[in-house]
Amino acid sequence: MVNKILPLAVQGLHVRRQGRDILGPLDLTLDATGFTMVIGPNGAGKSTLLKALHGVERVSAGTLTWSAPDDDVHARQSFVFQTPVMLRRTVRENLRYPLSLTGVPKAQIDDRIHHWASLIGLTDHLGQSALRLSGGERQKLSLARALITEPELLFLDEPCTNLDGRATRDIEILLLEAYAKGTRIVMATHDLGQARRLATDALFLVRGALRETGKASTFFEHPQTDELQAFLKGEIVE
Ligand SMILES: Nc1ncnc2c1ncn2[C@@H]1O[C@H](COP(=O)(O)OP(=O)(O)OP(=O)(O)O)[C@@H](O)[C@H]1O
Repeated sequence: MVNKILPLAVQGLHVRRQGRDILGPLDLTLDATGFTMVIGPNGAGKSTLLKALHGVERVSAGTLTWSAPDDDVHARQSFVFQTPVMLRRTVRENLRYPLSLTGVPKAQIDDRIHHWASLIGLTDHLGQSALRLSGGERQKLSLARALITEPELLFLDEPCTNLDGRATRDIEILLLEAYAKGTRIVMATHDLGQARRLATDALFLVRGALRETGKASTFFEHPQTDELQAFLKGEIVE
């Protein structure tokens, strides 16, 4: 896949709520390729950063300069939330919905639905209400809905928080496959093991500030700041 909406240059991104600085001001660049993990303590601003980049968080200041026109930018990225939001319809209709929004040719729709249902092990559940799925199945469906349109960029906000080891592993496999096919991934996690397993590079946020960034090997093995060293050791950083 050739990514066209990236790189993204972020300058002076700042989110204030109720007189409090929640995020930034910060600068960063999202390169065209990579699997970026966003880590940091509770309330550091990880979700806010992802949502601001995705364009669903009101920002107080700053500019996001994408490499393509706005319409393409919105159509070419997806977001997976911590708690999956399902349509009150069948698994099939949940998979069909994003395809209907992005103008995928009708002839391809059924093939794509079956392909993704098979990848997430839900072929036998296509006619079943999505609301009857288990937590792990819902999150896999949520991920399939995000990937079925073949986005260039995928954001995920703690997608495995409520899942057991098996469902987490299934999700990680799907993510690594998407990454291998060229999808750019930016994901927040609380799970340092997961961050180490998946990251090509990482961002460390504390109190809304970007404290450290780098390639995974340096970031995890040779952290530069005292705060990241402490955080990686499992110490409490606030
Ligand atoms: N709409 C809002 N109004 C006021 N404060 C908010 C709002 N949204 C988020 N916050 C605060 O902003 C800070 C950053 O929140 P955010 O959810 O981005 O952090 P996080 O790093 O994702 O946290 P967690 O790891 O707990 O999910 C928190 O202190 C949160 O309480």
